[in-house]
Amino acid sequence: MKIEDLIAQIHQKKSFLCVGLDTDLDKIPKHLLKEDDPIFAFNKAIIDATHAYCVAYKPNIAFYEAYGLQGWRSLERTMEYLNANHPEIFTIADAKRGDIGNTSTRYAKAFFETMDFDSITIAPYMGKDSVEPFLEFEDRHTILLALTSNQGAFDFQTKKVDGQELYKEVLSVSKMYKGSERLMYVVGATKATYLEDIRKIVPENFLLVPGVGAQGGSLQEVCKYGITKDVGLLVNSSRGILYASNELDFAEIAAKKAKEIQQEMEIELAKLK
Ligand SMILES: O=c1ccn([C@@H]2O[C@H](COP(=O)(O)O)[C@@H](O)[C@H]2O)c(=O)[nH]1
Repeated sequence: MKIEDLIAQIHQKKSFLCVGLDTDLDKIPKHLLKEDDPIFAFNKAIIDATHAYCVAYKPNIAFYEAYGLQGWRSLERTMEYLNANHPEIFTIADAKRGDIGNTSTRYAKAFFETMDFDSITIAPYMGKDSVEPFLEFEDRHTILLALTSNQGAFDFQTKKVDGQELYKEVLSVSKMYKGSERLMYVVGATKATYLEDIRKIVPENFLLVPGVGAQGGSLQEVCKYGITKDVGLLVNSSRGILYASNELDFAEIAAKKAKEIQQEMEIELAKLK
């Protein structure tokens, strides 16, 4: 997908919400467990109920890998369903990959070609030759972990290297990579105030911002420090939407939660005018 198409969709839906498809058989409503493919049945119901309020879906690959072959099949069916019925919606494989060059190329083929995702999350630790193979793919996007939402982010990411915090090094060095116009970055909503400095280094790149909802981050704070003239934000919520109810009404309640966030986003978008 081209960035212009993502931006157009954001303005059309008045939303920059990404719904995280972190589908857990221990948490989905019990009545779905009798379906042939409960993970797909749950995802389809969530997509049908929420697609009007969001511009992106982010399956976290761990939730599918955990169920082996059946989990991969459910992920494939989810992607086929999304790309057939909602091709305008941006898809993110939250896979956190990255390896030596030839291996990264296989990861890129797996997620961009075989699974047809628009984007993938990548850990930057192995550096340039582990990231550039992903950047070769036209109209696909590579989302580098910069400053993550968890407490462990302070173990390494905020430590100084050559006089600058490591997450800032990730931002400024990766800007030089070939194909860097296809880079986005992960910044946790729990670290919203850091966005002011982050925007000085990457004033325009899209940021994937997980951590509102279950992790307690504030959408308003994220917008205060991180929004750009082209919005530049995809704010993710997974558990706060998926598991707001685990009764028969789960999809309806998920839609209600997604709509509440969309309405808060509409207020933030109106401030850009
Ligand atoms: O820094 C990061 C990077 C990724 N994540 C992922 O986003 C979702 C958040 O789920 P919630 O249920 O809304 O908390 C999940 O898939 C994480 O693995 C993150 O939280 N922080």
